[in-house]
Amino acid sequence: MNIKKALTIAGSDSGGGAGIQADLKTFQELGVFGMSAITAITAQNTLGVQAVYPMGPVAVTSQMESIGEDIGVDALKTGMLFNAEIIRAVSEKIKHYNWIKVVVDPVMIAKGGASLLQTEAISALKQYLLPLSMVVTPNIPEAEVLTGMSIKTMDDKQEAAKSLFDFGVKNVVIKGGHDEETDDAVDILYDGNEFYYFTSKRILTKNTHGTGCTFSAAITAELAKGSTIYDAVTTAKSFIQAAIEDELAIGAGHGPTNHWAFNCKRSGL
Ligand SMILES: Nc1ncnc2c1ncn2[C@@H]1O[C@H](COP(=O)(O)OP(=O)(O)O)[C@@H](O)[C@H]1O
Ligand SMILES: Cc1ncc(COP(=O)(O)O)c(N)n1
Repeated sequence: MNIKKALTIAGSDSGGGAGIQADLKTFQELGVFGMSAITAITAQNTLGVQAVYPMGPVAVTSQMESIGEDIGVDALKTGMLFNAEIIRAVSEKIKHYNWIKVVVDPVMIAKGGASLLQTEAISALKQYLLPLSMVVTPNIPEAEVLTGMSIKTMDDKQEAAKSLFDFGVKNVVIKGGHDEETDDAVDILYDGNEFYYFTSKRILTKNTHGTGCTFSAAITAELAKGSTIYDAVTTAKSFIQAAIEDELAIGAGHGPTNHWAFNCKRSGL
């Protein structure tokens, strides 16, 4: 069996709903072989982040080397990178291995408000990592921080996408999960030429822990299998919609999404 291989470079979420855990569950559900390079360990549950223990940059790159020297990578994503040293080291390794299918989820703040990226690391993200990315997937607050723009309307989203494209990103997806006053959750994709819109009905739920991680992991899995960007985002949008719809009421706070739901729905279960 010629299985495709996907790598996540991200933080561990002990609660299992976001980070490395969400990414590996998504990779598995979408039929790719999942691997990880852990950037930080978080003590986390549905109520929030209780502690963050970052790894040193060499600990992160040595995980990437172990994978690069032996197994290889068809596509990778980055999630929580925490500080500028890790961003710089990860960017250098991606360049070294000439890994092309790179999805950057610029994780900054957990749903409960904890910081997952130091403020001084934002310029490193723009300078070193965005130019290496095939796709970047900010939510609205992240796109605002990266561009310095205030994003309220669809026109603002388009302007922000163009501005992110100018950092050297090949495709920009601005996610609409935080657009809470709209009935639909609309994600937009900009490839430097055209805008594409991915629309689904907004689900009223507090159980959205890990939606961004799961969405970017699904894009990564589909790119690893050879999909176009448009098809990868289409599948990721269906995957996350099914996962939010079929919510898991786990814990007392913001619960996780259901990573089985997409395949259950596809097989009529
Ligand atoms: N309540 C919701 N109903 C339907 N889709 C949602 C909802 N919340 C988020 N999404 C979708 O989940 C994905 C992640 O979006 P978002 O929540 O904005 O990211 P993040 O987790 O990074 O903040 C996007 O495809 C978005 O449209
Ligand atoms: C380790 C880790 N990485 C990322 C997130 C962001 O989660 P979300 O996808 O809900 O924004 C998180 N809470 N924890």
